Amino acid sequence: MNLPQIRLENVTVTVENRDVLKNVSLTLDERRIGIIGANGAGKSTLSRLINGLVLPTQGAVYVDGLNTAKHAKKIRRDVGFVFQNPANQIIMPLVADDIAFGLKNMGLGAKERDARVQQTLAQLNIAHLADRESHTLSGGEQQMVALAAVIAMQPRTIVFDEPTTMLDLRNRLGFQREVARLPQRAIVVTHDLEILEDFDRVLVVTDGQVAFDGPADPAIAHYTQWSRA
Ligand SMILES: Nc1ncnc2c1ncn2[C@@H]1O[C@H](COP(=O)(O)OP(=O)(O)OP(=O)(O)O)[C@@H](O)[C@H]1O
Repeated sequence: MNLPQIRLENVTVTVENRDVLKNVSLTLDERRIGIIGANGAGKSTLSRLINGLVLPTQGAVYVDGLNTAKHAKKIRRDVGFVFQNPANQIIMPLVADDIAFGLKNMGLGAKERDARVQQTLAQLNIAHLADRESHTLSGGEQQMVALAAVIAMQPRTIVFDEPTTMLDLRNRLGFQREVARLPQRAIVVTHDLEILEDFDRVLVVTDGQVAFDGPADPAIAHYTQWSRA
């Protein structure tokens, strides 16, 4: 899969007169990218810039050369976002319909939608949830459904904001296995450092800036040392 380049150029995000991100410049080309750091450091904000959910106050973000401030609709088709709270994402009363919803918006016909829904549910080992009512699912089951809805749309980049917080060990290991297998780029914001094991690159965000940028092991060591200080 040809992965789009993501570029942040001198990005500052100001919220209520406070710089939540400060002059961040990055080029992201790798397939597995982690974002770690303390609570409130700016990780979610950084991840939301990538599909135009948050726009820079200063500077610009480009996905495959397209500015997120100008091409948000097109970029959102190519950059899927899995929210921390799946309730923000699940729309339809039935699980299979929820996964089909995004596919319908993409213009897929009923037959292809059904096939993709079944295929994605099976891939994530949640075929047994297909006919369940979304609101009766446990938090972890909802998180898996939200993940399935994004994977079904086959975007070339998937951004995950703390995807494992509600998952039990089995689903967490399942998540890790799925992310390893995805042909897409995965950008994962997490406090769960173990899932970053095989990642190509990890960004450590501290106080609105990227304090460390490198392979997973030294990045985790940097963050651990910073946290202990
Ligand atoms: N829309 C907003 N309105 C007000 N403050 C905001 C908004 N978005 C972010 N912030 C503030 O910006 C800072 C960074 O938030 P962000 O959610 O990016 O942090 P985070 O690193 O993801 O934290 P956590 O690990 O706790 O999820 C926080 O202080 C947060 O309160």
